[in-house]
Amino acid sequence: MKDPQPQRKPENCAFVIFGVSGDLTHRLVLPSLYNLAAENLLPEKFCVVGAARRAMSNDELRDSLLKGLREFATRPVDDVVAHQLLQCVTFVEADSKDPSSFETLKKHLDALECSRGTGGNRLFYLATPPAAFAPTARELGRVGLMKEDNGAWRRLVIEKPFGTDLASAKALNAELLKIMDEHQIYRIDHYLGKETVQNILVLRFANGMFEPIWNRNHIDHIQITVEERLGVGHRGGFYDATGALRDMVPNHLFQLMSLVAMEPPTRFDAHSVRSEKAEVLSAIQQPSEAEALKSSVRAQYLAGRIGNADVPDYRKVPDVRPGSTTETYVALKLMIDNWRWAGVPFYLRTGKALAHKRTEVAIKFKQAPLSMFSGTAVDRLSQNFLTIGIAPTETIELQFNAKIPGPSVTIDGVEMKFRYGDYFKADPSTGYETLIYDCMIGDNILFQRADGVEAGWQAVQPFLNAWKNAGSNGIETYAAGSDGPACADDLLRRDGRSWRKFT
Ligand SMILES: NC(=O)C1=CN([C@@H]2O[C@H](COP(=O)(O)OP(=O)(O)OC[C@H]3O[C@@H](n4cnc5c(N)ncnc54)[C@H](OP(=O)(O)O)[C@@H]3O)[C@@H](O)[C@H]2O)C=CC1
Ligand SMILES: O=C1O[C@H](COP(=O)(O)O)[C@@H](O)[C@H](O)[C@H]1O
Repeated sequence: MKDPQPQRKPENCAFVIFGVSGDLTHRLVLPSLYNLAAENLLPEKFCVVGAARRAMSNDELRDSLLKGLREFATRPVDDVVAHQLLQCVTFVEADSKDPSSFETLKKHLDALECSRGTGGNRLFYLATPPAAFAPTARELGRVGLMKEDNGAWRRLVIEKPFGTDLASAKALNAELLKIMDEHQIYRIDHYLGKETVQNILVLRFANGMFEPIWNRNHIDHIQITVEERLGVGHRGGFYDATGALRDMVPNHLFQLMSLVAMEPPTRFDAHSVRSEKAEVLSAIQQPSEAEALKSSVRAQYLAGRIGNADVPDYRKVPDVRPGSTTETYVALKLMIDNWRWAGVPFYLRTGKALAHKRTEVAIKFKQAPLSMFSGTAVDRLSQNFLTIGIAPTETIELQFNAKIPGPSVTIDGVEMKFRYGDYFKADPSTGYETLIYDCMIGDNILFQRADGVEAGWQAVQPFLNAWKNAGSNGIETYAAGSDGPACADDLLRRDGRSWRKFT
């Protein structure tokens, strides 16, 4: 087992969280700050300012955050570390509809920075509903809080969803870029905080053996799967207006797809990596309406059983509209119009309330020519998949064929499996630590750039349009706790292929 490399401390700064009373702050942001504190990776001088519309005292906020930390921390909570962190937290009331509250926030920050000596560096984290992203940014701009001067930096972290379609994503980018520079914007996608996702770049570009075969000459097709056992839970209102495609594909699945499909960047820096990612997403073929309908599947879960729990129909989730036709499962076949990937389908699927939790990228290599073994018992060779497992376990697995010991030549599919946990020692994390840390040190390689976000929406827009124009009748269904709708299997069967089974 190997320990992770030591990291440097970020510069002193103030960390402002809008939406401090919300779920994201309690479940992920604060536990991540706690993990950074436990690893001595917060700035020497640091303060957290929590903002929300509903007033509360500093102590009320600290109590609520501590409760959240006890519930959601990924490791045992050390009272001393937690206390030190919470003593850095203060509350301020802020509402973008009340301009004076942003003047108050500014004064609060100025005073705090003097007393704590944190200097003028400020990170603003928008953990609010998306409707508040632009109004909050506008207010920050209006009172001068995004202005970088005297060497101090000002950064804005913006949560997902970044828009609901191409037009709204473009409008939000345009709005933000009127207020600040691109280098100040950190569009977060928590998939980029996952170690195995970051490792896709290392696997491809730090090893000489994969790149020569990473193309249409050797790869038959690629499958990207994000299956969840969880249903929609308490997020019925948000989810019903969003659906599986918008919730997962232009962001998380496209992060995986772009890392797997991008050209090698000339340098390992934010500009080169993000340019190549945006480039490959913009090369995704735009299907006609008829093609989009043929190469997509949308389905909704019906009642079923997951483990020991009975799961009701999606339509019975609180805040879901009666008769809703929102998809809880989507599968797409996408083609990339470039030299490397011409003719290689990328099959993507994601859904809720399925039998397994599984996130993986499976690269299927072309079959060996069968002539040597044809007519014998071994003429059906097993498939050669290279699989990058992201959840539930972090793995890299290669399936290949081997001879079964014995006098006759019989062949079986076997696998070599590398498990991260067996080799590297790392404390359990939320995945947000890396992203928050990177933002504090000013490294935006793991954040999305405006063109990347827009390229993602552009690629899914033909499907959204086709579905809308086709009307919302006739959504396919699947039972909760199953492997998904049968029509998702047909999508590949038509091409003579099949999804990789859960192992
Ligand atoms: N929860 C999660 O696991 C994830 C959440 N996200 C994203 O994070 C963001 C926050 O989600 P979540 O914490 O779940 O949401 P919650 O509804 O739990 O919390 C929202 C927070 O924002 C404040 N708020 C609500 N409306 C406004 C407004 N108009 N202006 C300013 N503040 C407002 C609320 O406090 P008050 O009403 O007092 O102002 C509250 O503190 C969303 O954009 C979501 O999509 C992304 C990934 C995962
Ligand atoms: O952003 C989201 O992601 C989660 C899935 O994240 P994972 O890390 O557990 O794979 C998903 O459940 C949620 O609907 C979506 O908004």
